[in-house]
Amino acid sequence: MSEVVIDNLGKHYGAVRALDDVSLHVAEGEFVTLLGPSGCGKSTTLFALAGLDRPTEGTIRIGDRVFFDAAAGIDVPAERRGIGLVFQSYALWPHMTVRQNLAFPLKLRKVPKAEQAVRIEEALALVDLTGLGERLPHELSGGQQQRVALARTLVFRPSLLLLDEPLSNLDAKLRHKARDWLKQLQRQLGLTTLYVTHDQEEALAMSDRIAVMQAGRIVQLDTPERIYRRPATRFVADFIGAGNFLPVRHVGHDEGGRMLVETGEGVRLVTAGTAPPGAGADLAVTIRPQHLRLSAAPIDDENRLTGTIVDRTYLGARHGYTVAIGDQRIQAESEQLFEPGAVHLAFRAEDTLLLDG
Ligand SMILES: Nc1ncnc2c1ncn2[C@@H]1O[C@H](COP(=O)(O)OP(=O)(O)OP(=O)(O)O)[C@@H](O)[C@H]1O
Repeated sequence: MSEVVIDNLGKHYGAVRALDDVSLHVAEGEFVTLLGPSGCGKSTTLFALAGLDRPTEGTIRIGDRVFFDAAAGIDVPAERRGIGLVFQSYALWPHMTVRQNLAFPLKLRKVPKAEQAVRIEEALALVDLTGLGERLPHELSGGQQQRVALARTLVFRPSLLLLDEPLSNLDAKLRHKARDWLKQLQRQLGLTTLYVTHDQEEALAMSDRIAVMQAGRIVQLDTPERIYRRPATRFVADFIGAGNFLPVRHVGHDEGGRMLVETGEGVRLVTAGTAPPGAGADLAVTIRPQHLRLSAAPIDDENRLTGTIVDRTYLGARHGYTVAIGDQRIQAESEQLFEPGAVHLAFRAEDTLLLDG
């Protein structure tokens, strides 16, 4: 039983609200990522779960055990929570071999010697380090050290795995490999996992659900696909890399009931979806750079804009363009090479999203 139920968690440091009414339910075996910019409260949430930081308000339950309840004065100490926490810094004991590092948490838990040996071999096999048990940490690569850190947590069979930016010390290529490997291992073990990152690509690739945090609050909790395609707010859209925000005004609907908006230059556009609840007439249309089609000649499409290419970047398979439309600058991408100057742009209504302006 390792479902995680966090309700109305709050933490303040004087006037700073590090956590503000955070509620999050994670199903058994689920992989949930806390995603957000520096200082939004990701680590504070993990530390509260691990029992390393005492929240000011709220409750934390894992399975049928209440670990924290501010009102009832319940606060189970970290060592009795059975939660595995892996940090960005590996924090291995430098003078101990890999095997001794792994034995440490088992000794603390008074696991008999014979069983320790079995569990250590098991954990080393899980992280593909069989045969390296006698090495010292400095005799291992960064990626291998990170896997030892993970094995040291898996060895005591935690009910919940907490990972705080565990891959951020690895170089880009290794990071990619480690991310696939880690996700596979998590699935294989069926471990309920909370993962912290500020890397949106990592979050999209690994998670069953993502909780986007802003200033101590969860602002959207959704599947990676919905976070990417239907960000709830401009902050989420911006953070997930939605690209362009074009200010528009709502002017009506077409015969099909789709929303009609108008740019500052008076160009009418058809958009998909609806404006967010409570939004006024001032809205923003978001369009990803790869969804804009560029052409030297006018394009026959329901959504057309004209602009001026003011900058070009070589992206490998594609070119990136900065296009001035009135006093707005937007980003576009194309396989085709265009010279600076006038350009026509088109996009499909279904590739747009309306957000509060
Ligand atoms: N001991 C402390 N005293 C005062 N403020 C603190 C303390 N610890 C954290 N904070 C504040 O609480 C907020 C949340 O911090 P937290 O470490 O959870 O952010 P984070 O999202 O994990 O950021 P990062 O990605 O940089 O690690 C921040 O505004 C931070 O400055």
